[in-house]
Amino acid sequence: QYPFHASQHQLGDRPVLSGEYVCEHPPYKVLMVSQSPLVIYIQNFLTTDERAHLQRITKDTFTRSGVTSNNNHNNKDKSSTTNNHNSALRTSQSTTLPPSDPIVACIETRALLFQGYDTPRSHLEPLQLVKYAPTEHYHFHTDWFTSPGSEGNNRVTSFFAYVHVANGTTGGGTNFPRLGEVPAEGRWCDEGILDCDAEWEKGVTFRPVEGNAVFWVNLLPPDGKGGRVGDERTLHAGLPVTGGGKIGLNIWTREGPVAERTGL
Ligand SMILES: O=C(O)CCC(=O)C(=O)O
Ligand SMILES: [Fe+2]
Repeated sequence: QYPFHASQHQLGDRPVLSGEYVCEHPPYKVLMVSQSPLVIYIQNFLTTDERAHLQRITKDTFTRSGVTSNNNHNNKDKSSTTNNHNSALRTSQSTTLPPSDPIVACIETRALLFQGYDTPRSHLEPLQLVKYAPTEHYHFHTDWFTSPGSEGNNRVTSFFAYVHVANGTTGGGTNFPRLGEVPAEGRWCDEGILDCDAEWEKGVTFRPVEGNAVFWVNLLPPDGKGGRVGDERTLHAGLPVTGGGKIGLNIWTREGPVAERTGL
């Protein structure tokens, strides 16, 4: 019933007084897809109430998605997430979630804990929702930058969670063309996690399933010489939605503090 128990539940005709929202993490299930690059599939990462809440607080706030200028050497950390090139590469609509919202903060905490105890909240970019109508897509890209604005400020990890998938949606999978075959792939297909239709045979395609998420590590392990470089094998795309619609959630963790959050 959480997180809306306060308003929904009545004790007799007396409203429940303790209206405080309590951040609880659902018992999600993890399945390893690939060890290298590390890719993990997470079932029930977002609860039904959380998904409804995210949609409610972002209603009418979506604007045309931006694309990071990946190869711009002057690309300051700040601009890398805030510049909004309109691009045929990414035809969706996006919006940023307020970190001050307690439910958003709870999802952030979950994403931080998933990665161990050493990732500070300041390394998270503000969470982003992305919405696709039919024909909309995000062409093949990596989430890491070829020239991050400052050393140590690349995107180490990504979560892409499915917040809403309209009934009868077709297309809209998340495709990783360079991932090898998943062991026991047939079972993943049967369980509705992977789309194994011939059309998207290349690599691995996750079907959009509400509440579930894909997590991966964007950067190669440290080489002892300082900076970490991007892993080309994490190339991926949001395939065109061909019917229905999808809303996804990006959670990006940087190597260092994020300007938008720290005001630096
Ligand atoms: O829509 C998808 O399935 C993937 C979106 C994505 O990769 C992104 O927003 O960076
Ligand atoms: Fe991406």
